[in-house]
Amino acid sequence: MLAETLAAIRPADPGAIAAARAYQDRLTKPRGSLGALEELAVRLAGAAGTSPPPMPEPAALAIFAGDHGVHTRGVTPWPQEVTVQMVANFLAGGAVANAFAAQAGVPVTVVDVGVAADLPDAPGLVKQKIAYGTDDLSKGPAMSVDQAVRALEAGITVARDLVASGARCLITGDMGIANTTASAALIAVFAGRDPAEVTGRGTGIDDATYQLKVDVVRDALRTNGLSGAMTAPSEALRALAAVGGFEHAALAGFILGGAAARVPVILDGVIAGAAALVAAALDPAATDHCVAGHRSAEPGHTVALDHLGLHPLVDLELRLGEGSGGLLAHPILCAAVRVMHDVATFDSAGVTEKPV
Ligand SMILES: O=C(O)c1ccc[n+]([C@@H]2O[C@H](COP(=O)([O-])O)[C@@H](O)[C@H]2O)c1
Ligand SMILES: Cc1cc2nc[nH]c2cc1C
Repeated sequence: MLAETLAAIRPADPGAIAAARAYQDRLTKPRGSLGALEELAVRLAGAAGTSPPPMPEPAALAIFAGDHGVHTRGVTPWPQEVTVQMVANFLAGGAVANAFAAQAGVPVTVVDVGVAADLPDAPGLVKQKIAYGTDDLSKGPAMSVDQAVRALEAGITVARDLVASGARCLITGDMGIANTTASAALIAVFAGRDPAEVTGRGTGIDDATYQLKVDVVRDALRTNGLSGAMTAPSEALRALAAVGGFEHAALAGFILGGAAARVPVILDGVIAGAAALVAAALDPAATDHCVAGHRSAEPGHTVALDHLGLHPLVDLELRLGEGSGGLLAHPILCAAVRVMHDVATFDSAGVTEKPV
């Protein structure tokens, strides 16, 4: 399924990009006056292969949840059981993601790809558990390559199912206590950066814990024999298995699945950024279908977005995850595309253009 999905991904269409850019200039507004929204609409046209691009609605949020063996190293102040407790909170509608999703009119799906407990069946819960949490990435591979592929395929399946039910925009969400450590390790590997440059304070840690966290990321890279920027697809799978989480792998699959369906994928924060680096290493064209919803406060997120060449739409110092930043960005995507559907041209409205 992974190979089939990768084979289906098409890069942005230069003809649609050129047509969208030319059309932007005919709309009744000074050229360039919508700033980054114009480029956003042009990118979406390229990704869809048609200008104007289709409206990116309805959207759907998928929150991928997993636990992390590296939790035992003390990289986060939160107990591991908060992951499963927050999954219950998402399903009950009580989390920030639910509030933002209600505001944006976006349905929420929660996917268990690796939480360390069994969950009862519930509406909105998709059970795709690969294992009860990863192994400690600082002691050896977090998971096997086979598990990484199965988690990727779980993400592809969720993307396919949401698109089959009518979603025309996918939003990434994540939940996993300790997952900013795995994110930092992935970003260090895929962007070829030193762990100190890409490790952040996650949910909030003191200076001593921060130092420990950087050392844990360093241990992870050394123990797993990872260094330099990984780009070849076979290396990418090994690196993902070595230092990723099940939610990172599933999110990478979700991105690839959206890209294959030519449906835009709004990336949330640092966990999605790390997953997008994995997806890009498997197929660089996947990035053409991604929009950076926001810039997280985690330093590794900025590194990941720079490496991907993506510009965040919202910059509010959020560091929550769950898809919160992606949800805030969705109305911005809709507005950018609606301009291309609704706004009159100088010709049609009889508005005089500025002399050249
Ligand atoms: O989205 C982000 O950029 C982000 C930044 C910091 C923390 N988080 C969330 O907080 C959890 C991980 O934080 P930590 O400190 O336990 O590694 C996990 O559930 C993430 O969704 C998310
Ligand atoms: C309470 C809480 C909510 C979260 N949502 C995403 N990550 C989280 C981490 C914690 C600790």
